[in-house]
Amino acid sequence: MTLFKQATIIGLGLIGSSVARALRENGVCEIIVACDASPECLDKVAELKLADKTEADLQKAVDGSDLVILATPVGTYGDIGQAIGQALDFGATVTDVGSVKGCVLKALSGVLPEHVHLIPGHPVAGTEQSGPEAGFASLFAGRWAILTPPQDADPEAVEKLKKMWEAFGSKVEIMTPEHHDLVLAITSHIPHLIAYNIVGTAHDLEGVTDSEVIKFSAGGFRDFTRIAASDPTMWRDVFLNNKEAVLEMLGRFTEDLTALQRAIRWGDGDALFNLFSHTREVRRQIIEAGQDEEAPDFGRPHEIPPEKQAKD
Ligand SMILES: NC(=O)C1=CN([C@@H]2O[C@H](COP(=O)(O)OP(=O)(O)OC[C@H]3O[C@@H](n4cnc5c(N)ncnc54)[C@H](O)[C@@H]3O)[C@@H](O)[C@H]2O)C=CC1
Ligand SMILES: O=C(O)C(=O)Cc1ccc(O)cc1
Repeated sequence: MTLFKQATIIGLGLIGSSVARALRENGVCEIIVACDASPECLDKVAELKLADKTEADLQKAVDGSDLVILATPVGTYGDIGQAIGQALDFGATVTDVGSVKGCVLKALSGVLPEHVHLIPGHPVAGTEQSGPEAGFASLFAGRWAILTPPQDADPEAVEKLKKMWEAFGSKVEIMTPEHHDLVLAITSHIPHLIAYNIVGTAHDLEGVTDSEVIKFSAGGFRDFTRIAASDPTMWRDVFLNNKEAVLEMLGRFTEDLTALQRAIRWGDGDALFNLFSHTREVRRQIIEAGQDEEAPDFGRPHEIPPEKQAKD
């Protein structure tokens, strides 16, 4: 289904390269232009034939495109917006895939011309890997893509973008950026923070060596190490740009952790048992909804190709 004539992707890492593959596999646009700050990345994109054209210059890259997709860490948006603003085609749609949404309008609405349609987006799908070789076309299949259009957004432009994500196999939900950032703070950002923290704590322990941590890693810690291997630049930008929601949720989390600490100290087995029973039920509901990648009985929303899976 051809929805766009020419799509420019800025940032051809895990997500940008997956978008390039999905655009081509689903015939969503006629021409794909790839732009990245890293020459090595653009060489790899050319070698893998992920785009029809690679272009290092941001202004040249967006020239003639009716769709521009930012797939770089969210902290780069202001500079990229400044650079491309005057070069954008009349009526082009500018979107992104960033994990935070409130910051997008703040960074871009002042620097993009009035005539473009700015419709932020976020595919809630990914892995801990980075770079153009890590991407795959089916990454978004069966996953949610969230759009956070401004109130005065052109409904036709929103609909076209929705159709693009649906062509990739995603389910689309529309919400405000504020709501997105609150929900994603607890479901994605804080889990990553906890993973970074626990792996960091284990590394810093006195009297327990790194090799013992590696040797005796049981399932739980091992899972945390996968998440804590996620891209440092991307996640630094997530926390710097979703500060309020993350701090708000972290406050709640800390209170609940203190309650657990108290239950352990005072031997309150009922409190522990009740919480653990409730959380087991949450897990059951996630599996029942077909949202779990590791639940073969319930079918996986998307298959991560074996060569793209974490090696452990
Ligand atoms: N990794 C994940 O699982 C997910 C990431 N996201 C979002 O997608 C975006 C990209 O993340 P990944 O693909 O994982 O990162 P990545 O690290 O794999 O790729 C980012 C690419 O952007 C390029 N880049 C960085 N600064 C640039 C600039 N100023 N101009 C041009 N290119 C630049 C880098 O050279 C790199 O090729 C981030 O905003 C992230 O929040 C969204 C969903 C999932
Ligand atoms: O690898 C994982 O477990 C992830 O959670 C991937 C991910 C990272 C960031 C997002 O905004 C969405 C998905």
